[in-house]
Amino acid sequence: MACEEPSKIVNIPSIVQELVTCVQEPPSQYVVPEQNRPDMACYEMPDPIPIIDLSCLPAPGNSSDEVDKMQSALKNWGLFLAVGHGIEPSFLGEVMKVTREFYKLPQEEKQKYSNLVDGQEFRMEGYGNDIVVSEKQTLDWSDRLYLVVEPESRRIYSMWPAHPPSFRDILCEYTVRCREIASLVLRHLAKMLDLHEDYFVEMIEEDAVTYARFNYYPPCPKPDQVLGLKPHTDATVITVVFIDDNVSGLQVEKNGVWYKVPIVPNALLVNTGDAMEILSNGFFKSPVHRAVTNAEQDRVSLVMFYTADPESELEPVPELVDKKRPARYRKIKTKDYLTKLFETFAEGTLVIDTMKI
Ligand SMILES: O=C(O)CCC(=O)C(=O)O
Ligand SMILES: [Fe+2]
Repeated sequence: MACEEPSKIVNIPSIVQELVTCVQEPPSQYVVPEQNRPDMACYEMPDPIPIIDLSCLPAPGNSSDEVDKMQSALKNWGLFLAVGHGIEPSFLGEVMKVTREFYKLPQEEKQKYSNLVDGQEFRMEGYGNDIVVSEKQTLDWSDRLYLVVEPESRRIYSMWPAHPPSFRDILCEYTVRCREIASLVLRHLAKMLDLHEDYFVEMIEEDAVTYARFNYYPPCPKPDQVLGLKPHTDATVITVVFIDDNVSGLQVEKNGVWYKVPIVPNALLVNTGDAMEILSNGFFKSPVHRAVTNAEQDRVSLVMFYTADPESELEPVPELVDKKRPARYRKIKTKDYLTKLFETFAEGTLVIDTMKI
């Protein structure tokens, strides 16, 4: 998620949106080994579906049913669907619209924001695919646009699409609105751990980096053979995802079983990430999730990744470590963690597993 320096690539992946117009079958590089293929008849999430009404939460630190529900949703799934989050459905509709409009632009227009430098070296920001580090890597059936949105000083506006014309303003506004949600949830999480209310909020402020990722999953003629996004955890303190409100595709793993994340109109998905798992010394887990495709419809999502200051050290919060519960994770610099995650994501392994003591 944070290869700041361009890096050499093994080969240049195709834009899947283009590929799909000229192939009947996914090329072999996209075909997932048999044992890892998505089971199309995936399980529905059992009741209670983790839906939390943020407008019902009391001031952080106070107990209430909704706070209990949030804690148990995070314990059970590592995520929940947030409603009552304060973003008007009409604005969410606009966000979805500009995302789709961007992907409808001619390829030459989208390529203006390519994540390839001189067509050869890969950088994290921009439009394209993941870095290809190995010939053996299975590629994801998706395209994406990755942008740094916070801190404002790190925005590279030349990488922000000029079309549709409202794209930039809408992304700026969405960034502000999403931060309110992330901060509210983080205040509650801190209090659940008996920490100062702003403990985690402060970690995503100032030099901390927020990335926005616009994912685009074209339909796939053989959806049972590919993955839109391979199983992974997010490196983040917290993630807020706007999932397509028409087409499902996101799945979460629990005890070795994959469950479909349901579509709840106007809900935003909130999940804890690896940094939160490490900081909380394992109290909150970073859920393994993936995206599947389908043969009929394309799908989009917009993910806001809240990461700590790249120079900060990531380790279990000292207050959460004692003789009874010693540190369960090794210490690492945030930026080194992000670089590791980027590499392991390409390989299809989980970096969080390498941090456990
Ligand atoms: O497309 C989705 O629903 C999820 C995307 C995701 O997990 C990610 O971009 O990290
Ligand atoms: Fe993710």
